[in-house]
Amino acid sequence: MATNGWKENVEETVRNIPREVKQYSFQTEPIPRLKYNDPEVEALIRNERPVILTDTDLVKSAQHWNLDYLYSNIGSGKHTVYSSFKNKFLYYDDKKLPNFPNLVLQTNHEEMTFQEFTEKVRNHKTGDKIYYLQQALNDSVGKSIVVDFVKFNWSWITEQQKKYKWGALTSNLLLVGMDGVITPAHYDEQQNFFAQIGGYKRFLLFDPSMFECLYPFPVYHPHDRQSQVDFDSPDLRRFPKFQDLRGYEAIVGPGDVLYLPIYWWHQVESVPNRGMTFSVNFWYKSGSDEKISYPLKPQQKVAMMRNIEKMVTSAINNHEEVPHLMRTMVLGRYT
Ligand SMILES: O=C(O)C(=O)C[C@H](CCCc1ccccc1)C(=O)O
Ligand SMILES: [Zn+2]
Repeated sequence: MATNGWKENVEETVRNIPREVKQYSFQTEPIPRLKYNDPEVEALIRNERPVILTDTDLVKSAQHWNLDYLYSNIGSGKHTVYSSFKNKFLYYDDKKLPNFPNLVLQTNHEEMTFQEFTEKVRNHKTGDKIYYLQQALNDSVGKSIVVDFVKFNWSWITEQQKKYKWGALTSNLLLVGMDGVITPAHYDEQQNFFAQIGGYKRFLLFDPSMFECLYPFPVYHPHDRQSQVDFDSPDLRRFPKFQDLRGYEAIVGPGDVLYLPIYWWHQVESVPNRGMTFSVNFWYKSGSDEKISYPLKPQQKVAMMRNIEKMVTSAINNHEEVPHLMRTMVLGRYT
């Protein structure tokens, strides 16, 4: 089990890990890693470009979080735990499942106490399901966790929220993953400061303009916002533009905070053989753009395409008719 203190040399480890992680078919460039008060940081965040910030102390009050500490202090409440026989945890929206009764899900989720989760992790043997706890932090947790949470560096992150005119903080997702869990490529519709508390995670990031190379599921699909492409064996007949994909990459370790801009695609891998990972993300609604400027940014085009898909789906009132209507509208006409 990798220790998750701030004591170990994170810089050294994140420099050496790249050799240990899976190589894919696409090229990546490094995500900049800067001290939180580096003069370059403001321009990167203002331009919605990803950056890893060190020394923010954002979640320093949680640096002692590990399985034992949470087992003893998080309380007896239930938490959402995803399980999978493989290492990929493709997220799905429960509310859209009724549209797809035959959809085969790679993962399913169940509610269990942290103690039950810990037992499953501790008794895990090769070939067993692996588990990934993903639970929004709320007031049902034990009071020492509340104390740690209250001691997060709220003055710094609230200063960022104001400086960049972001909307409200919507949630903090506590993520406790077993060795090697992978969250496949997807985008979120919120600004995100992703804080790493314990263990190491590899991030693959892709600019919103890579939408056409990543072929997301339709908006009405349970896997909305997730890429249809299997990065380990891409079907280039169905997804030819995947060959044009280019991305960014970085490893985050204990104490690191990744600014993950809204609409940026990302895949998250708990680095194999380095123990469990503990993270907390900070999701913010984006600010309401004062004025539209032209040409539109890729993010704005993604938002527009989502609105068109939603409007067509609700107007035609049957998601099975949407593909035909879309093809009729585009094929042979907008080519
Ligand atoms: O913080 C983020 O945005 C991440 O993607 C972190 C990711 C888990 C997120 C799970 C998830 C995926 C899609 C929709 C809602 C929740 C990880 O760290 O494995
Ligand atoms: Zn995400």
